[in-house]
Amino acid sequence: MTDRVIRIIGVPIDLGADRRGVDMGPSAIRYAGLNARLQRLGWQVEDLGNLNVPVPETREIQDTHLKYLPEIAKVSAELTETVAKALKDGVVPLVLGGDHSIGIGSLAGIAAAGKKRGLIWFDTHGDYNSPQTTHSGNIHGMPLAVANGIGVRELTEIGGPGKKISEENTVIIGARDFDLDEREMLHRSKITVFTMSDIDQLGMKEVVSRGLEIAGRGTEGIHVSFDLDVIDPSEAPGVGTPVAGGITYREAHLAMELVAESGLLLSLDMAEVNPILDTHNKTAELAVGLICSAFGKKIF
Ligand SMILES: NC(=[NH2+])NCCC[C@H](N)C(=O)O
Ligand SMILES: [Mn+2]
Ligand SMILES: [Mn+2]
Repeated sequence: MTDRVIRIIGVPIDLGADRRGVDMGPSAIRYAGLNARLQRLGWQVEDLGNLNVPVPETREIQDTHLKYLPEIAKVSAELTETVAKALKDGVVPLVLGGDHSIGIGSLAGIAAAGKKRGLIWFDTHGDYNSPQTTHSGNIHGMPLAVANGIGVRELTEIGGPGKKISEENTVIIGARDFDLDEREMLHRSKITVFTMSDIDQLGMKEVVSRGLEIAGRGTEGIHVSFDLDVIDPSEAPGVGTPVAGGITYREAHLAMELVAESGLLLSLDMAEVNPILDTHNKTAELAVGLICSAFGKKIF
């Protein structure tokens, strides 16, 4: 595995969320020892540093249904190019958020590189809102919908027209909090949703195995987009939108270990770490642990 390269792309953005602070996520994750720990696993690490992201203090909200749209569109376009280039260079992009609007650029970049890959979206939320269904106007509640062609063209056409995901190969795991119309739209889509209730009933192993089968079917591999708020707030307090009843520490690791074992993982996002709300960088540490599990770390 020594010849394999992970390219780290930091996206210090919090324009997509109401709570400030996730812009410090990339720092907190690096501070938790990301690069050295990946190297110890035998990976070569290329850290590109962070993309340039404006801070909200220098901007004004123009549309309350799509807060900071021009700024997020610009960052997403840059991320799209950066991810597409990484894939063309044959390295593995690891995108550090930042709020989950980073999913827009990651998925557009994958599509722009001409890759047909499945997607597993670990999240409490569906992130499947449109400007019409959103209650918050926060774009981090929309990236999966955008990738599926729903929303304004400023976002859906980043990296080219058309859908950036194949619905049949898209799976959400760990969901427990939808907005009403968002839930309706997801029901009407061909996206597979495994809720917390499914995890309770089937167990994480079965859910992830089924998820990998669905996401991997007929594709070159999968992208995993991991929102730390999928984990129970007792283990991951440093997230912007915590919701009770999440997956456990071990369930999260098991999921990543199964992803690694499948050999399907081609790119990864780690989103929504909020150091301001964290205790002693616990959530960022967990994020690094999960990244390592996803990239092959075994207990024994
Ligand atoms: N990536 C996230 N944490 N998204 C939270 C979204 C919450 C809510 N559904 C909204 O649209 O605002
Ligand atoms: Mn999310
Ligand atoms: Mn979430």
